[in-house]
Amino acid sequence: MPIKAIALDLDGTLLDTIADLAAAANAMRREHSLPDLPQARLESFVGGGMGQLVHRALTDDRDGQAHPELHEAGVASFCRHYDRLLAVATRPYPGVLEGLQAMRDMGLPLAVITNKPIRFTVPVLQRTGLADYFEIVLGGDSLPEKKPHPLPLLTACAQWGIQAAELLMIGDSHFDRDAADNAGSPCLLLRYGYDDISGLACTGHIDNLVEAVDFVKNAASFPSFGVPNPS
Ligand SMILES: O=C(O)COP(=O)(O)O
Ligand SMILES: [Mg+2]
Repeated sequence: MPIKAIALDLDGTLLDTIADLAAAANAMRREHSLPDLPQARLESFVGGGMGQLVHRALTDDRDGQAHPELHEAGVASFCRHYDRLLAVATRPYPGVLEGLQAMRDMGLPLAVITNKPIRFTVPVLQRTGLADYFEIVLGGDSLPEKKPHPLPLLTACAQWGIQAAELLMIGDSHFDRDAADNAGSPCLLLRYGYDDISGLACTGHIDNLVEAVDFVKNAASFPSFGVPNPS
């Protein structure tokens, strides 16, 4: 099945956002008289959207649930800090600009499908120079459901009038793989992102976005999605 459009994840895929996310999360913790957490610890908390990040950052526990009032105050604090910090150290990963340009040169329409709230997604794309590449930008709160639910991918497919199997999802986490799986789309996972995806079956594991372009060119010869990647 040829690929007719591409959906890309944001944090850990297009942009290395962790330093600024960690700075905002630690600023929030300090307001609650909690000590800073190491960036690597906070990195393992990213992927499920801001609400989950705030729960995890406040409790220092991947499965932690902060008290609702504490969580509400934490979200307000995180937003205040991340609004001002979101483009301090955030940069596109190596290969992102080349990869996006090659995809555009192939005439493929591109979407950002992220669990990051849309209030951060649009400014961070603008301030890193990526905004103009994308026809569709869906944040974690743009629709009633976010990844791993298939709704964002299916919404992009409907807008473009294509089948889910013709949309390639590129991400860095099990949220991306599961959203693609639930939609019926192929999925490539980047090894450099924030989730440990080494054992996660997907259409293919890649080291940078330029490698994804080769996949698109050869898509017809790749095994169908759901077959564990042999590499
Ligand atoms: O905001 C998050 O937790 C993750 O965002 P992402 O979906 O772009 O990785
Ligand atoms: Mg991600």
